[in-house]
Amino acid sequence: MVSLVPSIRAVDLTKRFGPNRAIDRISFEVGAGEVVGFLGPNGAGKSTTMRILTGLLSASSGEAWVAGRSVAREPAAIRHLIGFMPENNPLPEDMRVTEYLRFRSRIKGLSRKIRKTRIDEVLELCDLKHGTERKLIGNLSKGYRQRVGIADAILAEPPIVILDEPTIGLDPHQILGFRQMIQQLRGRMTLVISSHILPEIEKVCDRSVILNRGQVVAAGTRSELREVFSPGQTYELRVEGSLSEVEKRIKTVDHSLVLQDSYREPEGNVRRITFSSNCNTNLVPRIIESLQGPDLPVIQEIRIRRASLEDIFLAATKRTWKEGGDPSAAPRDMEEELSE
Ligand SMILES: Nc1ncnc2c1ncn2[C@@H]1O[C@H](COP(=O)(O)OP(=O)(O)OP(=O)(O)O)[C@@H](O)[C@H]1O
Repeated sequence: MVSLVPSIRAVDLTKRFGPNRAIDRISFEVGAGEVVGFLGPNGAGKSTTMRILTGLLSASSGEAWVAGRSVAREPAAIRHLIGFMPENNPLPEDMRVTEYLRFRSRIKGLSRKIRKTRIDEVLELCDLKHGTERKLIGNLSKGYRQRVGIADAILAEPPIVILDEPTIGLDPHQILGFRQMIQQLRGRMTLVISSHILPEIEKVCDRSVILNRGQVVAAGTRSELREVFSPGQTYELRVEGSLSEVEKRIKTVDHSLVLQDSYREPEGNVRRITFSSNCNTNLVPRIIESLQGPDLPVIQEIRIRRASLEDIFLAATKRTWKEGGDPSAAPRDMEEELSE
């Protein structure tokens, strides 16, 4: 049965470090069983929020509840409800994988009776069997170390698991493995995952919460976020012929169609052209019709491109910097990206 109590509820959480606010009155909820992406540029406040939720850091004001229990008032209960993998999770290099998990299971208070079964289960789930379980952690690749960190986080079968940057430094094969592992965990627990690798979050998460400069700037499913941050449609065409002619004909379809991008493919005489429109109607048939006739550019391909989580992320974070009116506070790398 799905619990009606949210797994996580944060209301007006604020954390001050001296005069600076790492997070400023942030509020959000994560429903039971959801897989939620926690996103934001560097310094947005993701780790600070995660550390408050897990009881490692106290909030300056505001309150958080985990499965209905107050994080500030019931810290002991929270420890049993949440499994946490921090960013740059430090692991003992000189311990073997199983040895480490045995040690962690004792600290987490798992009874002697279930320890072995549970360790076997997490080794299986995190693909740490077939010899890896006997290796020294110091000899494991980054991807396998991340798996050990996740195995530790889920070891005591907590109903909620928070993973801070679990895909950082992983190669594409390891990222694929991570995605498969999350699919295995789906349905067994609530998962909150922070990451900079937005296509990954897009593939594994039901919803996203986007933070920027310590505030929640967006929260919802991809289609909900798309409605707010990327309304209308984007059309991608592959066309043989003159760009100005394509633009001229397309303008007759709908005045809101605006040229976004155009480049010639390296081989052949085909140009890729992107138009956006704030009109929600599907204009594909009319665009095709407008380019029918002798001596007109020939459409090789046309498709509607849905805004990706990355498009939404950029729109959501860019918007707040504009509204905030203090671009100097934006992290340098994002500032450069956005000024392009
Ligand atoms: N212990 C601390 N003392 C002082 N300032 C801190 C401390 N921890 C975090 N901050 C500041 O709070 C802000 C938010 O940091 P936080 O690590 O939560 O962001 P983040 O979104 O997790 O960033 P990243 O993606 O780079 O890990 C930053 O400006 C950071 O410098």
